[in-house]
Amino acid sequence: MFDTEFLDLPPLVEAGGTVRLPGSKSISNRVLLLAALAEGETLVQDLLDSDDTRVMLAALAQLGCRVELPASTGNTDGATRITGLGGALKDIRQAELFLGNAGTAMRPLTAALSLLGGEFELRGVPRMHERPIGDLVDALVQLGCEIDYLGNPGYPPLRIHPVAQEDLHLDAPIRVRGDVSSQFLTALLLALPLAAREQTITIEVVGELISKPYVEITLNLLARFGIAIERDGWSRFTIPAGSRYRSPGSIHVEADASSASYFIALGAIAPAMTGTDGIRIEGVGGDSIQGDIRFVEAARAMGAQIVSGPNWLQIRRGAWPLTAIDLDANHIPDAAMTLGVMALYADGPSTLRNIASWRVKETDRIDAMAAELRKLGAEVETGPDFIRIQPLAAGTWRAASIHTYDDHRVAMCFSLAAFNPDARPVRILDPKCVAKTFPDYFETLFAVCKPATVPVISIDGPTASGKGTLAAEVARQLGYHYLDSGALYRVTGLAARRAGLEPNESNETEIARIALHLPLEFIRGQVLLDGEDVGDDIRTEAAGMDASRVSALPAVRAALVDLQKRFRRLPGLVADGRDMGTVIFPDAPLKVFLTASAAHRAERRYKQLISKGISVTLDSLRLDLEARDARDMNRSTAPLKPAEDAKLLDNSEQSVVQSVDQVLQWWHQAQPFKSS
Ligand SMILES: Nc1ncnc2c1ncn2[C@@H]1O[C@H](COP(=O)(O)OP(=O)(O)O)[C@@H](O)[C@H]1O
Ligand SMILES: Nc1ccn([C@H]2C[C@H](O)[C@@H](COP(=O)(O)OP(=O)(O)O)O2)c(=O)n1
Repeated sequence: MFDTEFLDLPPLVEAGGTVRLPGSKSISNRVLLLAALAEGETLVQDLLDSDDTRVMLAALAQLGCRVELPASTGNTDGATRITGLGGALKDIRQAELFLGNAGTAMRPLTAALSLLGGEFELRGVPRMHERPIGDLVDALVQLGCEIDYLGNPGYPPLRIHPVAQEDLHLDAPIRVRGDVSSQFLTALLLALPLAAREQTITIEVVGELISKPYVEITLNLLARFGIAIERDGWSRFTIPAGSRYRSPGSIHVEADASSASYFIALGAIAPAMTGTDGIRIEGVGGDSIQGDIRFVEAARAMGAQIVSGPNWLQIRRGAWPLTAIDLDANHIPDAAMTLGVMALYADGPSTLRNIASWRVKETDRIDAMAAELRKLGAEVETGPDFIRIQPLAAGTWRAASIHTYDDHRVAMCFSLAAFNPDARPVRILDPKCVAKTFPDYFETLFAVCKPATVPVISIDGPTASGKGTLAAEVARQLGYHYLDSGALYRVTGLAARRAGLEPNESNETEIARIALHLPLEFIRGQVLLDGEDVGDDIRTEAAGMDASRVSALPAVRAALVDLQKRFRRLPGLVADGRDMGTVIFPDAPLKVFLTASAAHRAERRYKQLISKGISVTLDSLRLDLEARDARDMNRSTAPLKPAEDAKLLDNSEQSVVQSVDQVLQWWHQAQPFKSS
């Protein structure tokens, strides 16, 4: 996951390959609640691991359910094990639950806890306290439940007081509004079987029910847990007397169909990468129980070529430009946001109608989409329940810094703007908001996208000038990969020594052969040579000197070129060494040549080594360092020197923070982003 302040997507040109998507959020949280209410154990396969499921799991554990995560079950299939309450509270009768911004936890838990007869407080993040829940509370209060608003009436936080089952009024139909959010009806459907042991309960929906497919998921999953709800159209639902939650033993969570929408759109927008048949999605297919699977129809209407099987979808670009649509998107409210970005690539204005529910989601999504689409240059018109988007012609796209409103879907759908024909980069602010449903969204996207070019920042300079420190921090702040090219020469020097080879010209061919097949891995800050952590061995001054010697051998340098270039991956790279800007990445858009006086460098290295408990003298270090500078600068192949277009930075009198800020400032100045 990228937890950086922003993530810059360079212009993307093609896409292809297979993606496996995380489990559906809607299915995951419903299954968790049902498993918690059922008797006995439920094994949940492919549960989504995200912010919203974590708050649900934490709440269930607080209520006394046994929750065993995949790591603790030791299950190789990665299942989560829930031991339920069997329809009644056990020892815990009081709790204060924090539910983040998870509507799929807040609503059904409000209903279930109101019927379970304990004293509970339910809270969330500030945005959760702006998301309406009054219609659900009204329905529960009609029934005899006791619920107080702790902040604004109609919104969380809430306090639920215990009520005895016999005091509930279950004879008259329970009326609930269906035209604001179907989650209220879902909450009642999931929870009311708790009160239907002795008597049949009827729910009547007031107003036209929206988002019916989500209610279908609810009914489908209730059936899996032994509760057969009868429905009369979409206005009357009956829970038969004697209903009891029964664990199905094991249940599989389909991949999230809303998450699939970004990759379906990707296949529709991007030309297929050479050697691929477009995008293949695994984990969800045309027969999915999720309503958002009908995004497939909308994408087809816009021109995508889609074939599907039981658990897969295959998408290729068809019509181009895409065909504009005018769609009642009430049945796919979440996935329809993706259509909003696809509309930029269409042959005319597209209109998405009947989407008033967008206004009460993670943010007001109609306003948010309009504001961000306009930043890209689009003309957008909005109303209480619609949005109309004009496409963007080539030559009119702007590089925009996309505000994401703590809304995962805004972040994900705007990534698709990176395929614009004007090769403008797209900046996504607060990219970690995708953690709500798809923590590895950007990594998954990058794995199937081909960029026009991957940006590189090269940082070259003499030993102990602070290249590694600077490069690693710049990479961290930008979310870029980091190449410590010196480590490759250091490992080569070490491997040569271990093979009994003096690092000199007479062994050049042999050492180059070793370099070409280095069994080297960088894993979480560790440098592994043939699986062994050699981090400490390569950092000694002797290893630095050996590295300097092997690096003067042209055949060794040639052998390491491809390996270094392979580090250039999305979303970008910061590379430090001696020839990053001159030889390996000559097209790097920012090249820095970092220096500091020999005295400062010797002093820094001295402190660094002493702090590691390595005993050295300042004088010997300075001599070593000057000898290494001389060799690195005077060798015939790729000598240490600034690239012609490098920016020179002497950090003798600068702190690490100042050097980092300087490089980031150069980087930002070169970017085309205007407002944020
Ligand atoms: N601007 C700076 N001011 C003071 N010390 C620095 C600065 N940059 C780096 N250092 C310190 O100098 C030492 C050598 O830095 P390092 O990044 O290993 O250099 P290089 O990769 O160029 O050999 C480290 O202990 C580091 O913390
Ligand atoms: N791109 C590079 C990186 C390092 N080298 C050589 C030259 C250096 O003296 C050694 C060790 O590099 P490294 O960057 O790890 O050394 P310092 O940390 O700067 O002391 O490798 C090189 O020739 N080209």
